[in-house]
Amino acid sequence: MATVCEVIEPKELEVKNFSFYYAGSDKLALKNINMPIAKKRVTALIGPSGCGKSTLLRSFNRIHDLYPGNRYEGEILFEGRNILDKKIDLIHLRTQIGMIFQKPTPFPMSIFDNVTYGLKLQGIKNKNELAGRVEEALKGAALWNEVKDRLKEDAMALSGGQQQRLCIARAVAVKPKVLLFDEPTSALDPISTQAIEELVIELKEQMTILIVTHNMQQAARISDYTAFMYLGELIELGATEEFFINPREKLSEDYITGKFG
Ligand SMILES: Nc1ncnc2c1ncn2[C@@H]1O[C@H](COP(=O)(O)OP(=O)(O)OP(=O)(O)O)[C@@H](O)[C@H]1O
Repeated sequence: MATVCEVIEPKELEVKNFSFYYAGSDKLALKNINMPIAKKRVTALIGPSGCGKSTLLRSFNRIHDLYPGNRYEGEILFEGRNILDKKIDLIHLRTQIGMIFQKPTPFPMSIFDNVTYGLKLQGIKNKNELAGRVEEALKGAALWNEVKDRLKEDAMALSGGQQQRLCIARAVAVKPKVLLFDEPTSALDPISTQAIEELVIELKEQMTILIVTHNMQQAARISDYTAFMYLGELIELGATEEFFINPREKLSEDYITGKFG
């Protein structure tokens, strides 16, 4: 049984008895996860390679459904509904629960068109409205000052750190309730990393954030809650300061003190 702390109410998401198998594998990638996610807080998922962090993160916006044969059971509650329900509208779900990947994934089009991409899918066509939303999103992603005079330029010409902030702007533009970050700084230099970390802390005023990170210092710097996973299980969820100073589980302690990696 995992040690799971109380989280500040209200909860944004609640994982209940969630287990996951990849297609063609009879090995459980996630084993009966039970975990609350506090609203408008940052929750970091940490643990050694292959422990299931990304698998869990990707479950929150049903990316696994893009690949046939993946199987899962249990519930993930969001706004009173189980998002694992087959009847859930996945396009709507993915605008409410957005995702930022390890490598920046701008589309091969202009900066402006990258940010308006999701807005146009939502049916917003008015030019003034689009321009206003682009400015708002780029400001929200701390990129506006760097790109405001070159919105028509190709997004691929931006630096890696700028591309990652553009992807955050694209996700933020549709006003999601939750943002999922899968090791968003592992391909970035220290200055870009710091910019993204500061951004995550600012974004939590408006949305709930889950972040997978290999970097324990990063989890300690930016998260309110830390979830430690091992071999597909949640071992401990704790308030971050408490977790790093006084972990309740021996496995957590061994991991954060570097006894295994
Ligand atoms: N597409 C896949 N098909 C089959 N098994 C997979 C697939 N992706 C991941 N796995 C397995 O599921 C388990 C969990 O992997 P996952 O990528 O979620 O771990 P992780 O903690 O995010 O690792 P890392 O830190 O290395 O990214 C591992 O045993 C992995 O080998």
